[in-house]
Amino acid sequence: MTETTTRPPVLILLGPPGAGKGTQARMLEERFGLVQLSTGDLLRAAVAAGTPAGMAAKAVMEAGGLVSDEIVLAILADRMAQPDVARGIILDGFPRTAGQAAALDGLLERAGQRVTAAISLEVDDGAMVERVSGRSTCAACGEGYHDSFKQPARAGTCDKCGGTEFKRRPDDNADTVGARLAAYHAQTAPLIAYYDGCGVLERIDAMGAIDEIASALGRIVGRVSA
Ligand SMILES: Nc1ncnc2c1ncn2[C@@H]1O[C@H](COP(=O)(O)OP(=O)(O)O)[C@@H](O)[C@H]1O
Repeated sequence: MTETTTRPPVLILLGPPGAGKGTQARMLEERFGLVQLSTGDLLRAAVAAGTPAGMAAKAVMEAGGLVSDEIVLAILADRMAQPDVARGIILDGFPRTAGQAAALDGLLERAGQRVTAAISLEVDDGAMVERVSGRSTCAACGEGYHDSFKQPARAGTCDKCGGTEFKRRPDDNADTVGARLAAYHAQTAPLIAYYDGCGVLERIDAMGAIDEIASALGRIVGRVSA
């Protein structure tokens, strides 16, 4: 008899700022019961809580640079030590450097796991500047981005909680987006070739409608976690 052990999937979403990683990760979380781990969210929480890591990260984030691997890895390792990650994870915004990718491989290997799939959300840089400069989150529930980039003049309500006030991330402005895109191309885009070499890369066109991208992603996740 062959013993089959199903391992919880470890999925990575790769893509520049504004590619929709957060939106799609939240949708996958709901649909597949996975846990979204966003280093951006973890860092923003550390900044808001005023922890030493948050205080060190704040200025770098506001300038659109990358926070040091040391800080990011410490924050991520803490989060990965929590029991809910046993359901399987979607990493959103991590890894972003070759050092982080190597550290993740080591962390997973010690837990008897490996990356199940790294999914590259492929988009145009020009559209990203527009999207990111126009997006905002609900001030009441803080949930996600309410696609305000699709309707920038909308004074509407939050589709999750009905809130009517929206706030913008301090790093979502045209000046900083350029720096974030440059950091992405210099340090993160090379990971696409790295995961291709590992045999786990999947690419999807992420310029279309949110639901179409979610369906394409859902098909990949269903296949790789079967
Ligand atoms: N893995 C990471 N390594 C280094 N810095 C990170 C990492 N994740 C997030 N950050 C910091 O947080 C900022 C916001 O990241 P994130 O929320 O993923 O947004 P986006 O993908 O839209 O840029 C980044 O510009 C960077 O300063």
